[in-house]
Amino acid sequence: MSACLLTLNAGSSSLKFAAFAARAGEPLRLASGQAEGLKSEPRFEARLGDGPRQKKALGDGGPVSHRQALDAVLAWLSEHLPDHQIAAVGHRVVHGGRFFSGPVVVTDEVLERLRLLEPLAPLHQPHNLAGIGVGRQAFPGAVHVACFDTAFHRGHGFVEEAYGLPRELYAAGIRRYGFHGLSYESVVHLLRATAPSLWDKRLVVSHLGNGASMCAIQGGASVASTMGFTALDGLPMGTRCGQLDPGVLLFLMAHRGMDAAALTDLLYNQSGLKGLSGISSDMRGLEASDKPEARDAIAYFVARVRREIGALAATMGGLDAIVFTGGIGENAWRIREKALERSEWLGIAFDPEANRAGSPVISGPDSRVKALVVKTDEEAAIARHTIRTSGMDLRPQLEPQAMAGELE
Ligand SMILES: Nc1ncnc2c1ncn2[C@@H]1O[C@H](COP(=O)(O)OP(=O)(O)O)[C@@H](O)[C@H]1O
Ligand SMILES: CC(=O)OP(=O)(O)O
Ligand SMILES: [Mg+2]
Repeated sequence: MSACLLTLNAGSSSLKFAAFAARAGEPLRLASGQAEGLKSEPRFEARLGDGPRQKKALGDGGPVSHRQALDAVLAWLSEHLPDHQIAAVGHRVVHGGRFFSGPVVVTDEVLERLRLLEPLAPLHQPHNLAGIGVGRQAFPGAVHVACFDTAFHRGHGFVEEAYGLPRELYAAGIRRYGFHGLSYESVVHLLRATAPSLWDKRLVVSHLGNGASMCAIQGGASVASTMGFTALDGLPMGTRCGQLDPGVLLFLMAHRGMDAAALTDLLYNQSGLKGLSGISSDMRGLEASDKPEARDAIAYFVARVRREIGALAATMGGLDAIVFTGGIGENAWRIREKALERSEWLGIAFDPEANRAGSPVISGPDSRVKALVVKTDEEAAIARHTIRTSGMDLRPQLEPQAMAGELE
C-alpha cells in the first residue's frame, strides 16, 4: 500500500476531491472529481490522472447529503486506487479569521474556533466544516489539515486590512480578510514555473467564478484584495452583491423592515448576476440570452472588473501582468475582451485573436504589460499545504523545470 493524500473542497451543493501522491514535496495528482448538484440533480464525475471523465448519477434521484457524497467518493477511490491508503486529508476552509494565517492540523479546539466564523461565510464555512466532520469519521487515522482562503492575505498592512471604523472594531477582528487565497497561491506557483521573470512582479489576478474577487500580488505575496470581512465585497458574483454602500442596508432595515436573516438572503442569494439580470446566476446563461437585462448584468460585472484593475494597479504603483482565472476568467473570452477594452493606457497591447483562440498569453509580443489566462488549481494548493503540515514529506519543494519560460 502506498500513502496518498485526499483533498476535499465542500461547497454548498458540491464536494470536489482529488487524490495525490507526494513526490519530493510536490503533489502528484492521481485522481480528481466531484459530486455536484447535491440538492437538485446529484451527479458524480471522476477521472484517473488526465484520463477520461467517468460520470454517473448519484443517489436515487432525490437530494444527497455530504456524507453520501463522500461515500461515493470513497467507493470510487477504493475501486480505482485500491493500492493507496489515505494518510492525510486537506480541507478547504474559506474563513480562518484572525486566528489562522497558515494551514493547521485539525483538532476539536481548531474546529470550535472555525465554527465561530460560520456567520462570516454562510455559503461556505458550514459546508467546509461538515466536510471536515465526515472526513474525520471516514479517516480517523489520517492527519486532517485545514487550508484557508484567507491565509494568503494575512500579510496585508493596516491600511489594506482596516475599515474606516473605530479602532476598537479593528481590534475585535472586524477587518478586511480577503478570500480565494488558495486559488491565488496556485496561480503564483504556476507562474513561478512558467514565467520565472514575471511571477514576483506586480500582478493583478482576477479569480472570476461563481464567487469572484481580484487580488494585487507583488513579490509573490498578496498586497490587496477586493474582498473583505466576508466574501460579499468587491465584484458582483453569481448571487452575491459585491461592493455596496452600507447606507443601503440602513435604509432597508429602517424602511423595509428587513432583519439580519432577510438581508443575508438578499445579499448572498438574490443579488449579483442573478439579481441584476433576473435570469440566471450563471455567466453562460447570460451570454446565451438576448434579453437587455442579461446584457446589463454582464456590463455591470465587466465594469467592476475594469475598475478594480485600475484600483489594484494603483495600490502597487503600476502593473506588470494581468491574469484571468476561475470558471469565467478561464473560459469566457468575451468577458476578458470587454474587461481589457481600452486598456492601452495601462500598457496592455491586447491580442483579440489569441484571446478568442483560448491562448494562455492574450497580449501581443510587444505588450509592456502581459495579459495571461491561467487555470486555477485550488486542489494542488491544498495538497502542497497538506504535505508540509502533515509531515507526509518534508523535503524541500522542487520547482518544475519543464515549463520554465512557457508564458513569457
Ligand atoms: N465557457 C464558458 N463561458 C462563460 N462562462 C463560463 C464558461 N464556463 C464556465 N463559465 C462560468 O463560470 C462560473 C463558474 O465558475 P467556477 O469557478 O467553476 O465556480 P465555483 O466558484 O463554483 O468553483 C459560472 O458563472 C459559469 O457560467
Ligand atoms: C470565497 C468564495 O467566494 O468562494 P467560491 O468562489 O468557491 O464561492
Ligand atoms: Mg470558486
